[in-house]
Amino acid sequence: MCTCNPRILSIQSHVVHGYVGNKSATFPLQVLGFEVDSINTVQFSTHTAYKHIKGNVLKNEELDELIEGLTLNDVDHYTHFLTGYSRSPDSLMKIAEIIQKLRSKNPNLIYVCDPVMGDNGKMYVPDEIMPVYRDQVVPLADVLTPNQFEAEILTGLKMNNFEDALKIIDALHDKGVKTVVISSTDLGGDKLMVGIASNGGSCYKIQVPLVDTNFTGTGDLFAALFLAWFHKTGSDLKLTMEKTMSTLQHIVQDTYVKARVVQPEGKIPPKMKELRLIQNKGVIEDPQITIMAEEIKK
Ligand SMILES: Nc1ncnc2c1ncn2[C@@H]1O[C@H](COP(=O)(O)OP(=O)(O)O)[C@@H](O)[C@H]1O
Ligand SMILES: Cc1ncc(COP(=O)(O)O)c(CN)c1O
Repeated sequence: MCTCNPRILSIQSHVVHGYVGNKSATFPLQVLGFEVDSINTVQFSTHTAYKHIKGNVLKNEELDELIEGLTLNDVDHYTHFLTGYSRSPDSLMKIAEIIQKLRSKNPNLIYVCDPVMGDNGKMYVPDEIMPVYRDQVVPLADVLTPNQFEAEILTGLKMNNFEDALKIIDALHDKGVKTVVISSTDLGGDKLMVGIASNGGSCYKIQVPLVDTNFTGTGDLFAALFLAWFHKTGSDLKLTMEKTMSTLQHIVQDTYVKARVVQPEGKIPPKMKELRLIQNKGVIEDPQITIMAEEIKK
């Protein structure tokens, strides 16, 4: 039996200070009306762009134990499963097992996989993670939200233009993914960030002005918002991209402007650009669409 209200199991990182992983996803999902059960793959003091990273990684036996507790109490009925930052191939294989288990309880479970591995040509998890995503986890995903770098390494293809992007998207559909969403690409040059989403039938691109700094936690926020709006709009891909991107733009711009008040010039340190989620609760709840998605004709 499946619960009627949306209920998510989210397996991602936890940071004591700041907003990545579950810290970036849970609050927006709750604000949008979702019950969120969260398992933390790591507990770090901060995300990994800070100078000092302290904390620990959840062991496989501990993950098993938590899932066992949910099963024994018969509270492992979910409408959605969301995964992000995982550090070890073993834990990722466990995630593949968990999906099958959850699907045996709810065959209609929607699995949203953010294959967090790296960005801008650099891995920030061990290299051995990639083949496990490619061969075992991605084929189980209903929705996949890689960035450009992650989409490239999962398919072994390079994205130099929109034609390449469509080939990469098709290669990911061929692995069994119903909805492929590339959260960010550099196809818009140095002024625009471009997101692309495809459900196999229609494909949309959405372009947003590039804010002149790197944010962390935005990919996790993107996956959570996409999940929420895809559910709320009855899988309307265009509207989901517009709601997701409009929310993100508001939050990154507000975060940037506030950081620049404190530091008008030069590189902004990580602690000054933690995403301003709580301050933008109203925007998360009811985002005004400021950016439109355009259909890409194949
Ligand atoms: N520098 C930026 N300027 C404008 N938007 C950004 C910027 N960084 C992130 N975003 C927003 O966050 C979303 C997720 O992008 P990104 O953080 O690059 O994903 P990932 O973490 O998966 O690499 C983008 O679609 C965009 O809306
Ligand atoms: C602990 C942790 N969790 C998650 C992420 C992913 O962040 P993003 O949403 O920017 O991809 C990072 C980024 N390095 C991280 O350090």
